[in-house]
Amino acid sequence: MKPPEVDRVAASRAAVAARRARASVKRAVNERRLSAVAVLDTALSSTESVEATMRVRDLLLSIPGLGPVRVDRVMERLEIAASKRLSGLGVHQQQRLREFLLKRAPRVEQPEQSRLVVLAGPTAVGKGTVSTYIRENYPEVLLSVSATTRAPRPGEIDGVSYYFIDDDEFDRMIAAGEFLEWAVVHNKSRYGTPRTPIDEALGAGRSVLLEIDIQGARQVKTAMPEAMLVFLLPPTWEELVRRLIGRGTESLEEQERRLTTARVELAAQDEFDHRVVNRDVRAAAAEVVELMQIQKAIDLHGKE
Ligand SMILES: Nc1nc2c(ncn2[C@@H]2O[C@H](COP(=O)(O)OP(=O)(O)O)[C@@H](O)[C@H]2O)c(=O)[nH]1
Ligand SMILES: Nc1ncnc2c1ncn2[C@@H]1O[C@H](COP(=O)(O)OP(=O)(O)O)[C@@H](O)[C@H]1O
Repeated sequence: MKPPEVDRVAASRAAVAARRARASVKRAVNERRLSAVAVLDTALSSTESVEATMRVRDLLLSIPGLGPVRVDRVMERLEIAASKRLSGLGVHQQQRLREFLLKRAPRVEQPEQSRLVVLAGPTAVGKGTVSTYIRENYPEVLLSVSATTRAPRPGEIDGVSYYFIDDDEFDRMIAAGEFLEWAVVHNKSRYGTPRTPIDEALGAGRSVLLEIDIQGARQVKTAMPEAMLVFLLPPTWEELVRRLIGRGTESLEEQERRLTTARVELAAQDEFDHRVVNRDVRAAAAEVVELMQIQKAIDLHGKE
């Protein structure tokens, strides 16, 4: 029998391969939708063109994944008659059709080239410890520094652990669109991921690790579907409670509040792409980095 780690790595590889296949299908659909927009533009700019005589229905049917039933429903929603040709569309119909084609098209990017990894999990599971280990031992990975309205704990350094800011500054950053995501965590303080350092690092081909809560992980997945979500698990519930109490940084009331959130968060683990059990910090960190490297190897292969 194979040891469980081998199975886990094989399962991770299979999951990455499946994601890559899905990304490739998505790209094909994306290309088809964008070329449908090009057909629409040609039809509208020249009534003499072949495109002008094309029916809207046929244009929509040319998009993979849109069968006759869905096309009819879409056309009803866009308020376009079944027999309508592209050249006969009114201004608002053109606008609605264009919006439909563009909005439904995933962004033009190569999902498998991104190396944005989100590490989430319940309080005190060891997210901070594992991320710090990665920052110190794998300098090629950028660990994003979040902004928060919570007060610093003893030993935390502004600009390294977090950017400790007040509510007014947090409001300003939201209004200026400076966060990739933000959330109120443990019903108390606000935490947010500054967008610019991440864009810059990804642009330069570096891997980026976000250590954020589950609400934030969901927001990142929506904004950047190519992000890989990793859920860090405690070996047992009792060990999680022991780590929280052992850390000794929260009052009893705060510990209770965090454990209540932790139960809800553990229930969300299936939404994640991978799960890593934090028995040993070094091994857990290596497993997260291994997941990035599997991703990286596939990226390189994909580029050939
Ligand atoms: N959404 C979001 N969550 C964050 C961010 N930064 C930290 N968090 C999460 O906020 C929670 C509270 O963090 P912290 O106050 O350091 O205490 P912890 O629960 O003991 O780790 C943790 O679940 C972090 O993962 C962020 O930028 N965005
Ligand atoms: N693998 C591990 N084994 C034992 N203790 C751990 C492990 N990982 C983290 N801890 C301890 O658990 C406590 C919570 O870890 P921390 O990184 O602060 O969690 P989180 O950031 O998830 O809230 C800390 O006291 C830390 O030293």
